[in-house]
Amino acid sequence: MEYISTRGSALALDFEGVTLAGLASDGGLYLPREWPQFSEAEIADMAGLPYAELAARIMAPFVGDSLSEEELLSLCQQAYGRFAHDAVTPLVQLDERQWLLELFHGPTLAFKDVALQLLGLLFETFLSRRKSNLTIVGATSGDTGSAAIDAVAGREGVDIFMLHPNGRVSDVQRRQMTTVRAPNVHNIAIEGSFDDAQAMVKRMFSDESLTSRFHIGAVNSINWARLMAQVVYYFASALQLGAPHREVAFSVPTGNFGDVFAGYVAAKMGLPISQLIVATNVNDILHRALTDGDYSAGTVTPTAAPSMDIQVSSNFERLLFDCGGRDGSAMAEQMRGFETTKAMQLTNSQREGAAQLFTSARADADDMARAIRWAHDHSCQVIDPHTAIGLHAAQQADIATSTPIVTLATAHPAKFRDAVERAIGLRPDLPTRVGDLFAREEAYTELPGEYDTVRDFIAERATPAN
Ligand SMILES: Cc1ncc(COP(=O)(O)O)c(C=O)c1O
Ligand SMILES: N[C@@H](CCOP(=O)(O)O)C(=O)O
Repeated sequence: MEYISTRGSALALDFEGVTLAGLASDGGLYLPREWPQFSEAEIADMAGLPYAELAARIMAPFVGDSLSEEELLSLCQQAYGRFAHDAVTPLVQLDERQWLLELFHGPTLAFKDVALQLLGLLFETFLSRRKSNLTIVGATSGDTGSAAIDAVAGREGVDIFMLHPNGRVSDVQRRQMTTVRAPNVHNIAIEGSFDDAQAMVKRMFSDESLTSRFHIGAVNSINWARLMAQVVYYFASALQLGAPHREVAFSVPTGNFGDVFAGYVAAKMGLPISQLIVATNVNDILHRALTDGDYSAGTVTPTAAPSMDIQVSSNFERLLFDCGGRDGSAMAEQMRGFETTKAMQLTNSQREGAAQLFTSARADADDMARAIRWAHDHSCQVIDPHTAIGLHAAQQADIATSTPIVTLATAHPAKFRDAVERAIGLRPDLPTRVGDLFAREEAYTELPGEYDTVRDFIAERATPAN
């Protein structure tokens, strides 16, 4: 399998290459040159497989020759062996047609664990082959940070520098990052928003003062391997609901457009998905883009669903590239314009292509609280604010009544205890697997939102490539 950049001028790479590269050298994002496809019979044959086996089967075409079948299966078994539920991503029924796909049974209680537990192992495997060190730079609005840190803390050959927006993540989220004491883990709280942190991280991939000394790597969903692993739970849940013989719709709480893009990939591979509902909070750039083609980033408004407080959604570029005819130079020009003005208009082919599968909805604070209450009162489920935004969108959707709608439950409610308590008067307990989170000492460095300061901080502490 060969991977190409959305901006057309970076070298094509194999799976090992894209996993270690993160972002393409031309600033674009890597995608498979073509989508692997499963026939209806092949999909039917996957029903009932244990999660790790299903994962290995779905990911094999993307991995190509970079790992043997046995190596891939063994990594999947190790990664998913750490989940607290045998099904890894269990489905829960809410009513006749609404379902929740619980993605928070990993070590750090959010969907990020599903991909990052595997990515940590992939890094270890590929780096030991190359005898090289990797300097991971990441940006988090709360969940990627802890999942990535858990996946690489203490691992040989990897340093991780994780930027979070100071004061804009929940206490549980911050502590899950800052109480991990390992010499290769560096937490940085920057002044500004997640978007500011993400822009700095992307800039580091083309900063020669860093790239000439360090091998810079990514754990955000700009890294293709993240999305690949997220494709699997779309298959796992749809198979349980009757796929490939029945269509399924998904409602996805969305920020960086990674999780919902993984659904798009599943559809491209042959999974019968009738609709992907992009659910946003009031930071609604994606809802506006999908509704009237206006992709313009305003300032970020802090909300009770902080992980979705994002106005520049990296993976949207992957969709626009794929729907717009895969023209790398046109994409590069469109993105250059957006990077300068923070606004762009989708082309007709991008709009029409996206409209074939995507719809969208926006939830404000009242909508979110109402959905938390509905799930609790109607189905005895305690859901987190991000999941609630997805559920609100699912309840608004215009979809045939015979089609089940699966809302991705992206985080454990205990990560956002204050918001849940405000909605239903009940404070969810942290599961025992996160241990004595509030008794542990925190360590992090506060830095201004200035690129040079953050870059120099990293350069002084990172380990050179070899
Ligand atoms: C709990 C939660 N829900 C939803 C999202 C949005 O997912 P994505 O950025 O892949 O669109 C995030 C952040 O990524 C998250 O942490
Ligand atoms: N919501 C994320 C933001 C980063 O998204 P990613 O999926 O690109 O890593 C977070 O919680 O950190």
